[in-house]
Amino acid sequence: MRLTDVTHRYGRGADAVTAVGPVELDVPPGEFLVLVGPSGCGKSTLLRLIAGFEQPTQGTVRVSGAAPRPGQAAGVVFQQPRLFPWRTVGGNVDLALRYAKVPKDQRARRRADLLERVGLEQTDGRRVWEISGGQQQRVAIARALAAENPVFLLDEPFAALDALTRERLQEDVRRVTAQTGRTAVFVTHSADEAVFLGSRVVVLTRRPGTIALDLPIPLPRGDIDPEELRASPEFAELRARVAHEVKAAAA
Ligand SMILES: Nc1ncnc2c1ncn2[C@@H]1O[C@H](COP(=O)(O)OP(=O)(O)OP(=O)(O)O)[C@@H](O)[C@H]1O
Repeated sequence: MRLTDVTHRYGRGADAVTAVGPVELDVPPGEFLVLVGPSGCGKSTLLRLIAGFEQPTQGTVRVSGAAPRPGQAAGVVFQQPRLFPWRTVGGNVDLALRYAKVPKDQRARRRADLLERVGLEQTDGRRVWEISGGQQQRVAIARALAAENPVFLLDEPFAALDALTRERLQEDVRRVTAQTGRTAVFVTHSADEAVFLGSRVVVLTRRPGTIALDLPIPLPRGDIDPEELRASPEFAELRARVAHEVKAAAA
């Protein structure tokens, strides 16, 4: 993923708002990039540019060497799960598989794999309103992974969840991305969440967002005890550094 001299403006003339930029970002395959910054600094705008939902006013965005096309470059998880309420849990995943043109004879197996991956194998036939908010967000994650596109984008997906569910889902996302090797970009306000999830954390300044800090997170990934990681002095040090930078960027 490569963003070259990217600026994005909403509106025109006197009403124009420069949301973000100029930003240069090179994200190698398999990286887990977390964007942190004050409210309104353009984090979601950057994500929408990478998803191809918006075109940059200036500069270029490339995903796997091409301009991103909505629905094809990336699977996206939003703050709200945005599921189809009249469908079952499995039915929501199935729709994503159909949209991704997965052949019919492979869909049942893929659907079972995806639900297992997010810990929902027992809820395939349940209606969306019968499961909790955390479980609904897990369905949204499974759905975003269904297409197997190269990039996984998450825009504050756990902001509306309680602290315990949030921690569990953070662990799931860390594990799932390590297993699939997918490149991820995750937006959050939380330094804690950023350091736990990211292999790299980028802190943005106030609007228009530019890069204030670009920090590699050299914590172990893969099969590690999340509690141990959260309790380690290295984690605490990185979290304090990011929190300090976010505060300075917001000032
Ligand atoms: N469609 C739009 N039209 C006009 N202005 C917009 C539009 N979308 C976003 N903006 C403005 O662009 C700026 C950046 O918005 P964006 O949602 O990208 O920020 P953010 O960092 O994700 O914010 P938050 O953390 O509060 O979600 C904000 O000032 C916002 O008001």
